[in-house]
Amino acid sequence: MTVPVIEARNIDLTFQTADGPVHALKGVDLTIDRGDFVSFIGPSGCGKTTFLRTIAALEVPTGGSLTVNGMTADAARRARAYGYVFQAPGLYPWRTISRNISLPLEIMGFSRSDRRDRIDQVLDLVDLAGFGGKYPWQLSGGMQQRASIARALAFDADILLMDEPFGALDEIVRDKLNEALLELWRKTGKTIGFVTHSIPEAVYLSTRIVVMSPRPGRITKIIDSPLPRERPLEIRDTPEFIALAHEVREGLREGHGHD
Ligand SMILES: Nc1ncnc2c1ncn2[C@@H]1O[C@H](COP(=O)(O)OP(=O)(O)OP(=O)(O)O)[C@@H](O)[C@H]1O
Repeated sequence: MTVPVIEARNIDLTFQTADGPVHALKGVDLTIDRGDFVSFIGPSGCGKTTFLRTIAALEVPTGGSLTVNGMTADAARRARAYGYVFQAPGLYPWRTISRNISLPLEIMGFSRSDRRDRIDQVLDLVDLAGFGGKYPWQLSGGMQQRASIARALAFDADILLMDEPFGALDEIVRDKLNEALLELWRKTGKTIGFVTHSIPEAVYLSTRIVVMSPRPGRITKIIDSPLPRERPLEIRDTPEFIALAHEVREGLREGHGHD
C-alpha cells in the first residue's frame, strides 16, 4: 500500500532580491510515498535545492501547501522527521567521527549510552565500523561523505534528504557510494529525496525521477522507474537502463525548449 509522506500542492516560492523577484519554484505538485527514492534532476538554478530546503522547512513557500508525514514542514522538522545531507560533508575537524555523529544527538538530548549505541549502529550501516575514533582529515572524501550520511541517519528519521551528496567525488568512489546508498535504502526502507546533476546516478538510484526546468523552476516530467529494486552496477549496461536514461535526457531537453 502506498502511504504519502510528502505532499506538495502548487508550491510557489519567489525570492525578493535587489535585482527583482526570482521565481525559484512555480506550481510544484508532487507526492512522495513511503519508501520511495526520488531524485530531482535539472539544470543549475531550476530550484532543486530550494525544493529540498522547502521540504525541510529551511525555506517557506510563498504559495501552495506542503505536508510532511501529515504535518506542516515546520512541525515535521521539530518532530525530527528527516535527516539532511549537504553537498559538502561539513564535519568539525576538531571532533572525531563519532563525536561529529554524536553532536545532533547531544543537542536533541539523547543519553550517553543511547548515543553510543546509535553511533555504532550507523557507523556499521555506512561501513565505517572501526573509524569512529578518527578525525575527518584522516579519512578520504568518500569516507567523510559516508560519515555525514551516518550523522543524518543517527536519530533514525524515516526521511533522508540529500542535496548532491556525491557531486564532488570521483566517479569510482561515487559508484561505490551509490551502491552503498541503495543497499542502505533497501535495508532501512527510508524515504529518500536526492538532488543530482547526473543522469546515470538518478536512473541508477531512483524509483521516481523528477525532471525540473528553470525560469521559473518547475517540474516538467515525473518518470516512474521500471527497474527492479535490486540493482547491481551492471544494470547500467542493460537496454532498460539506457532507455530510461534517454527518457530523462529527452525530458531535460524539452524543459529547455523555451530558452
Ligand atoms: N536565498 C536566496 N535568495 C535569492 N535567490 C535565491 C536564494 N536561494 C536560491 N535562489 C535562486 O533561486 C533559483 C533556484 O536556486 P536553487 O539553488 O534551488 O537551484 P538548483 O536547481 O538547486 O541549482 P544548482 O543545481 O546550481 O544547485 C536560482 O535562480 C537561485 O539563484
